[in-house]
Amino acid sequence: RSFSSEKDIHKDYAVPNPTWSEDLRLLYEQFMKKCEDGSWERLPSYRQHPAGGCSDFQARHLDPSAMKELTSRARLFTRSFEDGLGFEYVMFCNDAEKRVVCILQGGPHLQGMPGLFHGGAILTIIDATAGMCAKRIGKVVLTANLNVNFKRPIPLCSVVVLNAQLEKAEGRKFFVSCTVHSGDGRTLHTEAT
Ligand SMILES: CCCCCCCC/C=C\CCCCCCCC(=O)SCCNC(=O)CCNC(=O)[C@H](O)C(C)(C)COP(=O)(O)OP(=O)(O)OC[C@H]1O[C@@H](n2cnc3c(N)ncnc32)[C@H](O)[C@@H]1OP(=O)(O)O
Repeated sequence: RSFSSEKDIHKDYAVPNPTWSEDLRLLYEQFMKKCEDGSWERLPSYRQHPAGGCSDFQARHLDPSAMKELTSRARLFTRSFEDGLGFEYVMFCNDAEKRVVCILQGGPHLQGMPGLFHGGAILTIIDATAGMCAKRIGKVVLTANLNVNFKRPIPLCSVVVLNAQLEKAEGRKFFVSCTVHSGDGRTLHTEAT
């Protein structure tokens, strides 16, 4: 099966699939409930950026001849795994509170130390969540600086909740904090700015 078929390009991956654990499903349902009054919104997620989404940006940073070939093969890092093996996640935003929440189940191909989530994979999803929080306000955003404290290891295949919060905006700079808690909220695994 061709991976980049039309169907895959338009598919929204931020919905339950059979690889989801009961814990992830329950969290998803909780947040979908919060979406009912319009205060929260589920953010759809695709493997490729919609065409033209950041064409100005690409034009500035990519060689035009390489661009077409590159962008047709390009895939969002966090959506480049088979179902259940990598990042299974959904983001929700609350624009009034300038917050983005990400519910995540980290699959077996994200292993670092045996049985644990890879630190770089944790950073990746923190970057994506905090980046999305900034992007709700800015248009095109890039990460200039990312600080992280790894407080407690994250067991592989467990479910965690990321909370990104815009702390302040200074001209074109956005300062975002982000925490990673266990699904039950009892353990603070990681905190970042
Ligand atoms: C990973 C998964 C992604 C999932 C995505 C989901 C898709 C959904 C779609 C969309 C969601 C968006 C989610 C995006 C999340 C991912 C973002 C990334 O990972 S981006 C890749 C890594 N980052 C770079 O490659 C930037 C490389 N750096 C640069 O390009 C430049 O340094 C840049 C643009 C950041 C700034 O450069 P200048 O030339 O525009 O401006 P100057 O004057 O240097 O800085 C402006 C201000 O910022 C401060 N600044 C610059 N660097 C700083 C730093 N390291 N720390 C603190 N402040 C810094 C400076 O002091 C200055 O402040 P003063 O205006 O004077 O107050």
